[in-house]
Amino acid sequence: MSGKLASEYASWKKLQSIYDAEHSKLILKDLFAADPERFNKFSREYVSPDDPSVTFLLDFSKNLVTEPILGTLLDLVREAQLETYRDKMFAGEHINTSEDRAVLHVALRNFNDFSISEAGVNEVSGVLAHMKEFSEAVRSGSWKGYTGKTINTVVNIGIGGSDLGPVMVTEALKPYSKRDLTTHFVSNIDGTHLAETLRLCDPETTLFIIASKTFTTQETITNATSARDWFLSTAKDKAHVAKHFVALSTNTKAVTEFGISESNMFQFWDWVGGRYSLWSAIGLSIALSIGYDNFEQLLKGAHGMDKHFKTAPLEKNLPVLLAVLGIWYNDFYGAQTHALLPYDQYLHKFADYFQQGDMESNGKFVTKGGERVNYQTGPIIWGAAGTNGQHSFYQLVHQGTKLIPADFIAPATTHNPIGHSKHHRILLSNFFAQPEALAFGKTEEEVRKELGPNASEPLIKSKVFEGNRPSNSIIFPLLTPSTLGALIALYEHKIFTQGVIWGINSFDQMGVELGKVLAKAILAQLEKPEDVKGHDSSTTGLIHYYQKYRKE
Ligand SMILES: O=P(O)(O)OC[C@H]1O[C@@H](O)[C@H](O)[C@@H](O)[C@@H]1O
Repeated sequence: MSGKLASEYASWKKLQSIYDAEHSKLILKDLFAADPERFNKFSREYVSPDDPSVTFLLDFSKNLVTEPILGTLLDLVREAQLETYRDKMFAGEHINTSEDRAVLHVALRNFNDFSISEAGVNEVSGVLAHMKEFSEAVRSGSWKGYTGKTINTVVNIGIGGSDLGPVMVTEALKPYSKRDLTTHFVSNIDGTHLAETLRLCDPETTLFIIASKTFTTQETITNATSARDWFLSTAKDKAHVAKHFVALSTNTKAVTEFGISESNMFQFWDWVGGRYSLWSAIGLSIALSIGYDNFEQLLKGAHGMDKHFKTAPLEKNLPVLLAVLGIWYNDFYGAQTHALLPYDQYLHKFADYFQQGDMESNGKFVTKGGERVNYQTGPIIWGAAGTNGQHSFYQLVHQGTKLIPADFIAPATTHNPIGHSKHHRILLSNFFAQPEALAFGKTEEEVRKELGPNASEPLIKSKVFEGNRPSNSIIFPLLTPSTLGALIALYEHKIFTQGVIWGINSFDQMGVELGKVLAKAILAQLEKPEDVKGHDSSTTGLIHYYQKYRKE
């Protein structure tokens, strides 16, 4: 982000020549055989500077790197002035240049360690106190619905960053949840999402959280309006809305116009990006589900990782290490995607969450200086909870023609030790086996030996695993709120580091606008065929087909 394209850095050029000269010789089997210390050299244990119980191991030894390659990747980080830009972020400088905004999700989980001067930062603790008071009132039953009944259902209505973080975290921390307070999330404008959720709700005992930074998002406002209509069709009196609707937003005017009073609004600020907002008032559904104290543990866990990112030397800095390994595959090996593979059912939304977190942040072809990049930026993020993926897409990961770097993530201990943790041992045996199989494969010679002399040549070939497929493994003691906080912040800072190297603005999202504008124009034309104007023949044809068959 020093104003240069990443490809102009001397270290980038050096990495290209290393790749050209050496990549065919970078064979994991050989690298491990040549160095018994490889695991020790290429793994790091994270221990939170604030709480030694928040810890995990990152093993990146199964990557196609050597010490000199890693050194050159870290030179790239230095050349891109990561530390300078990191410090600018933590200081509240307006590093989101296109929107002239600070980027301060770190201020939402700052327990007085960083001094940040930006309007609103001194209001964070007040909003947290409001969230604590409100979540405790609802959870204890002292907050009553309009007929005097206790709230037993929460419906968060929001989309994108106002949905994915709360969904992912409430799922991940279910063991800490209040089981008699059900949480639902409605995001899609498809009426089915709201209708199927409302079928599960009783207006007398349901609390709606309208979560929208801007409070103008079409999906959220439409869903919120329909939810309010549904509520009022039973409750009748608009005054009852106050007991059943709260808002999380930066837009007080729009919230009050919607009919939610300021006292039922939880504020945040323009320096909180949507995809970095679960730490803000947007996390209210999390606090309601797991309790405020656990929500605070989540924030503290992230804060510990913030301190690590801010102070650890580059070669020990975990977000930096993940970032440069990603760049090595994305920009030199030509890998298109990166898989997130948690071996923990509770983390089944982790990849969905980081699809937005990563792809909306780094899916950009223009640098901050307005130049078109001549290299790849953000990878396609995808994944699913293990072991389900093994029975569907792992075939391609093992034997397909594409290189798919992957992160395997697992807890050593399960929250559900059924059968004396029999399930968990089987799960973890897969967590250990998959990266091993990917890295070391199975040679033709081994297959021949296994199948014996009568095996056909095509069968032998089809059973060969070439191996040499890279992965990271992250293992931690137990999925707790603070460990999850640290893990999320780990990936947030990884994304930040990559964005700095690529020279892009990771904090705007201009690419989502065009579709919204076109949809608005089309919405106004859907009634009559003669209104459909200004489109290509394909779009016109599709709309005409819809008009022919629609019922209402
Ligand atoms: O919270 P809001 O304002 O309703 O926005 C929701 C989402 O809206 C999308 O358009 C943005 O791309 C996301 O970044 C954002 O999270």
